Amino acid sequence: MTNKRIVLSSDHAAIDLRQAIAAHVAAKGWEAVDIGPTTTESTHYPLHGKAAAEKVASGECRFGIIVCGTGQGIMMAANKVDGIRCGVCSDAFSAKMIRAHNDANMMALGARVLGEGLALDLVDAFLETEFEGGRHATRVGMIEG
Ligand SMILES: O=C(CO)[C@H](O)[C@H](O)COP(=O)(O)O
Repeated sequence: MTNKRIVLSSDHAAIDLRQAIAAHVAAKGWEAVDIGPTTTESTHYPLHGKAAAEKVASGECRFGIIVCGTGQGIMMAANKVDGIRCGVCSDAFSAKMIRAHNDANMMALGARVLGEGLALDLVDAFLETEFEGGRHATRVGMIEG
């Protein structure tokens, strides 16, 4: 894979977890493109989900990992950007399957839901799983319309 950039963003609820994920993926050989924010001042997750999604949709980054309190709101914002397939994960099976069957290019996590250890395991499951193609490619194409 030539593009080894992963964009990371979050809202104020997930600064520490996002920074831990950035360090984790960098240690695994990815280039972490951490677009913040850097303070815990209250902010608006749609802004950060959209900003990360645009970097994936443009091809600047191969994957995006986005974090808010639950992962849900920032996932909804990311999925509004054309070409983005983002799922919220709280278990390793789902983190693998959104890659294997859904060719997800972004994953959302909830910093108020997950401990750091589990979150990093989910990141690994997501990044280490390849899309299976075949019948799943047909279905992913149907999502894109
Ligand atoms: O999880 C989230 C969105 O899905 C947000 O992180 C959460 O709504 C922020 O809440 P607050 O402003 O009370 O910190």
